[in-house]
Amino acid sequence: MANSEHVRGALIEWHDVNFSVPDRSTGQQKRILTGMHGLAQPGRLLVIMGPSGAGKSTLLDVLACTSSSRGAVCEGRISVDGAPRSLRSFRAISCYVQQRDVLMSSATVREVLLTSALLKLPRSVPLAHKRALVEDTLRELDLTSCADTLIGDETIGLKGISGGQKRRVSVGVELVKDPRVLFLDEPSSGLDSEMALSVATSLVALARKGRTVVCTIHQPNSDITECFDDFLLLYGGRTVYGGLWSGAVDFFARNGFSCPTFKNPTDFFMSVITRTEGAAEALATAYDKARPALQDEQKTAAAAEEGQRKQQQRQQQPGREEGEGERSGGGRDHVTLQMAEGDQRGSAGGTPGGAAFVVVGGQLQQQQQQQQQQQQQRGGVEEGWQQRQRQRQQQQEEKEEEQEGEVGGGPAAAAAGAAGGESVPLWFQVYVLSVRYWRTWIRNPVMMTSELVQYAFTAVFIGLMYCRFNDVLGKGDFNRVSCIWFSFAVLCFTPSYTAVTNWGSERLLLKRELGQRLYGITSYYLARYSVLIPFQLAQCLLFLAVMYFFAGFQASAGGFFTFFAIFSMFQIVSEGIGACCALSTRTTTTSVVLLTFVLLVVLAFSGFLTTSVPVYFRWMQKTSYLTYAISALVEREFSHITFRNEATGEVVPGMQAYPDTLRTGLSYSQNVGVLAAQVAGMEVIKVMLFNLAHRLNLM
Ligand SMILES: Nc1ncnc2c1ncn2[C@@H]1O[C@H](COP(=O)(O)OP(=O)(O)OP(=O)(O)O)[C@@H](O)[C@H]1O
Repeated sequence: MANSEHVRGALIEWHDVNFSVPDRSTGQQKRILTGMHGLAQPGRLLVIMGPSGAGKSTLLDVLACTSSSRGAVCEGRISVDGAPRSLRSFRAISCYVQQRDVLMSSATVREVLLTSALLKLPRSVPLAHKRALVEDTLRELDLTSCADTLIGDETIGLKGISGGQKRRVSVGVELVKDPRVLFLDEPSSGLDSEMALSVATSLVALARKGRTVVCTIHQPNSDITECFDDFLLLYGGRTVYGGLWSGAVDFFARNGFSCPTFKNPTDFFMSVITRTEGAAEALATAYDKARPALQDEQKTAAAAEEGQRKQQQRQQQPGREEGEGERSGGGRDHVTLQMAEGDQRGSAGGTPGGAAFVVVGGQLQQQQQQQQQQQQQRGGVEEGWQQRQRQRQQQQEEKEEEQEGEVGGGPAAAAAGAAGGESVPLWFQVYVLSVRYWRTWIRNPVMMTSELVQYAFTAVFIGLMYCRFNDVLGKGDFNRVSCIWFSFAVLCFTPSYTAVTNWGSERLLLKRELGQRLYGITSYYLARYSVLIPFQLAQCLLFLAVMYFFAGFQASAGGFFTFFAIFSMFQIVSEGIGACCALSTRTTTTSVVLLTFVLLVVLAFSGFLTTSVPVYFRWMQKTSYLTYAISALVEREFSHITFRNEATGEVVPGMQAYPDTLRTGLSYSQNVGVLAAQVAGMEVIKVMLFNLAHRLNLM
């Protein structure tokens, strides 16, 4: 990347914005933001501050279009580059960095950024350019030194990068899309002062490239405040001050609150508005009056900086035309990734239009400039027409937006969202996500090692416990049935609890990525299970290879592979039960409680713990997958062996010892058929629950 290249940020202005949510206790709307005005400018860092509950995150969500509160009502006007904000277009040029770092802990920094680039940028951008983008982002955020270090997670024993680096990686994940606008919620929270300063410095650097950067901050130290350009102070959902950071102390002084020398102004502002009675209201009223002048100052400062930048650019590259080095949406090397105007006519004059990234060379850029000049010459009549077109386009996009919300992150929505218009094909999403899963499974010691060890140990334990069955009637048959039941219990608990645990660590990442429409549920499902199922089969094979021969089941390939097929199907359903419990609850603790109950019910109706099932529980027995699995396996084993009556010496066919309590009333192949149908049914239920959990915000 040519580091001198400038990104065209966006001027965001909001006027008289009110935001309210339904209040559960009263049933009325509860006002959270009242009469908000403000602006965020290209090339500048706007910091939103205020005490807890002031409405900082809510305002950020409203500006970034990320608010997901049900029944929320937002009023007022928000414009981008002078035109009403269109949700879809705006999302395509902006990004939102959450307060919490939600990253794949088993990937390296470079891998995380590359995965993000692969999912966010269209397929038409060559891989080499995506890699170049990643390298540029690493440099831009000063992450080159830790590029090949794992993100890490202490809770699972994976050592990784520092908290400040993690925060910058979270920014980098969004930056690979080269957004014009960046929103960050509390980027310095939880970091020590040095790390917080490193993050703030990175944000200023990103803003100086031309981007519009808006972030909330709780209570910064004085080093960090030196990074502020513009400043918005909130209290109780109202603006107490909005303007240049450098003008804030003066504003407070003019209104009777002089900041003592050597005091951190942010500490002073916070103490005034929270501790001095009536101060916040008085300042908010004073701000309302002074607002036009304060905003003019902001605009003048931004224009002066922009002028300086252009002059510097001219001095550095005298032969270069003004604006030639600019990127609207960013670019790297000789490629310019530019936000394609959804409707060129409708979005002329600097308006951010439609939502697709396209690769354009200098020639196309020139053509676009010429087109814009011609359009400007056409004058006022067309301007009115353009306004109407823009409105129509916006309405259309909002309608599509609503529809997308309804289908809830399906592949179509994901494809449209990825890169803001040009689709990343489903197969490619599945491929990228599968690679990520493989890495996760291979590198994650909890997932990989602990499960394998658990399967190996339990197999040895069961094998030793039933070591070499005998053929004595009443003993050999009982031990065989017990051993099969015990093995099913292992294959019942292990995959289901692992599913719950894994879901706990995945849910936030999935929520973030589905929310950003990087991919849809279908891609996630296909990728997850294309990796998980081979792992499950391998685990099952390991378990069976030890247990089957150790215990002494019928020594034949047919017997072994029948056991393998039935155990595998059983294990897949068990994993599905775990996933369903996780998907139907909000926390891992609740999932574990629910899962334990479900599994106990399954075990209770296995035909092994009771001789007669009460009529009101029969339906549970009929739907329990263990019932069919155990019946099928016991039948497979007993139909191929004989037992010896110790008292009489008589040899009896194995099926004579088949316990009545295991009979389902179905033949062997019917039992296997029902189990196979349950595997298929479970997959359908899982996909439905994934969709439902996403729609109901249960993730
Ligand atoms: N969906 C919602 N339903 C009910 N109340 C809400 C909702 N969202 C926000 N609020 C309330 O609005 C107020 C502002 O919340 P917000 O999270 O924006 O504050 P904040 O300034 O970011 O606080 P903090 O610094 O503690 O994160 C709080 O009192 C909060 O409880």
